[in-house]
Amino acid sequence: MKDNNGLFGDIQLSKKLYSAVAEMGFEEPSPIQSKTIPLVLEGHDVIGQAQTGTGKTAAFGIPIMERITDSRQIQALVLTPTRELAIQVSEELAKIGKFRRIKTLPIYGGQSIDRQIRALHFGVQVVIGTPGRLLDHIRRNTIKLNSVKMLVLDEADEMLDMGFVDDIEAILQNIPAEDRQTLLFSATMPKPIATLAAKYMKTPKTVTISKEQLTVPLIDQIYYETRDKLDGLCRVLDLEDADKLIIFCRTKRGVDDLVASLQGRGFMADGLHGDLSQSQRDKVMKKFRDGKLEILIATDVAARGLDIDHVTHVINYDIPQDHESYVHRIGRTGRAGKKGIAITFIGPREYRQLKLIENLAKTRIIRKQLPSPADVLERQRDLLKGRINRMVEQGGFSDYHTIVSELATDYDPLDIAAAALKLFQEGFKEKPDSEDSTPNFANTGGQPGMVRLFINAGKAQKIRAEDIVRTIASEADIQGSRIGVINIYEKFTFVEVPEDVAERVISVMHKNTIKGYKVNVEPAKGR
Ligand SMILES: Nc1ncnc2c1ncn2[C@@H]1O[C@H](COP(=O)(O)OP(=O)(O)OP(=O)(O)O)[C@@H](O)[C@H]1O
Repeated sequence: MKDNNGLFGDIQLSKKLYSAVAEMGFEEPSPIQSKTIPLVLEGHDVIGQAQTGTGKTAAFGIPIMERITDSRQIQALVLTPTRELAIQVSEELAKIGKFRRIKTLPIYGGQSIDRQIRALHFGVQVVIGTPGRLLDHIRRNTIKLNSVKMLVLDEADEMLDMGFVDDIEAILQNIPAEDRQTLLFSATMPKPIATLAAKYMKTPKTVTISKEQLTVPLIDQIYYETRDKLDGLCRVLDLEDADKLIIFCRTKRGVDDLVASLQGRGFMADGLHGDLSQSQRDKVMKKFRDGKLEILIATDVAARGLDIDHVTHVINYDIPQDHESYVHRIGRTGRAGKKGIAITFIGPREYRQLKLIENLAKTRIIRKQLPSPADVLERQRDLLKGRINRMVEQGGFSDYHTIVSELATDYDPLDIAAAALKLFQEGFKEKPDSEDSTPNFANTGGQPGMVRLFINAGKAQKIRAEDIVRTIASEADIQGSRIGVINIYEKFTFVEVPEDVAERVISVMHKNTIKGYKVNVEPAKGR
């Protein structure tokens, strides 16, 4: 950010606000901020619409923190549809108001109300809350809203939807209307909502950043049509080079089932939905934000507003109910100018619904073919090559030179490298020397077009791993003559089958939630 006494783009900020946004790494205001912050600072009511991840929180947060006085009364109230969003917005506003020492407080269900009462008693200037718990405090008379001058409806179209509108009106009755400044923000603003909003506002200024397209252009949007979504999802997860992924299901039960299926396949996944206790929700969100969880599986409770770093993929395991939900769900990736990938799975009868979403969201969703086992194999090899490239660039493996140079007196370095790679891939385990540790294939000649399925049955015993393979082989209708079951290590079992058969084996395996196994595909080798 240029050091020129408080200018944030063309917006003149106080020194303290300027220092705060500089500390947050904001160089220039985003389009929605450039257009709405001056209007809010002048005292106008504003309806702001801009794509997901483009800084709407700071668009209202900066002017709020600029206009709040030091008196310890609640002067601004921000309403959000979910608890996680209340917490997140409270933290972002606290950063913006840091040098002004403004006190913000999230108020939401599931957290001890006594703790909130104590904090309110201590004195805060900005409250960010979900309507239900706020109404609890109003009924108990443990919150005073008579000094509120600024009211924000974040995710406004959701807040004014029939589920919330009565609660919103009940809250509004406790805020003096004459000098109340009302701000509405969302990435989607259906016409009926904008009309309804006018009822609560005084000649609002409307700022729309994204008329032509509701979704972020930096998000690659694709879809797969399949009858077996779990099989398709597992292949995509095996193939994609993701950092963090959010997978959306339509129901809480769907979330729980998918969590079990993916955990059973060794993926680091966990679920988030409204039936979880608040402490469970907080724990899952913390693990996901801290990078200790790779896959968050959620209902639409996580669709709006959540701003989590490094979410590279959003996957609609169930197609969203409407285009607004689609826009918000995929908006969890591709934020603040970063790229993202949005994948939607549809069944044969959901094609028309997808096309409707595409038209209403004014976007394009490209059809793609699901990856085949050979694609998965190819991808795994590319990822392995990528990891080796990075390792060679980084260096730091000189300790291993001795081993290689000793081996190089007897073997070709190429063979040494290939053998080391194979051990790495197979999760090398110390094992007693056997006269011939290279596997000899029973019943297979390593014919071309064959692939090897490594079934890592986790902690299962050798016999268990073979059981798995034989069960699956019979379920996948593989005749004995075409399958080689060799035990390379205690926990690895090896199946060499024709490529087309591999496809059946993999889909059968993905259907069985056999605890803790993972399947890898390798090209077959001759004798
Ligand atoms: N001017 C800015 N420069 C750089 N980063 C910014 C700027 N304003 C906001 N950000 C960052 O961009 C990210 C997205 O901001 P925010 O969550 O407010 O988006 P949003 O428009 O509210 O998204 P959604 O519609 O999903 O709620 C946040 O990490 C925020 O800190």
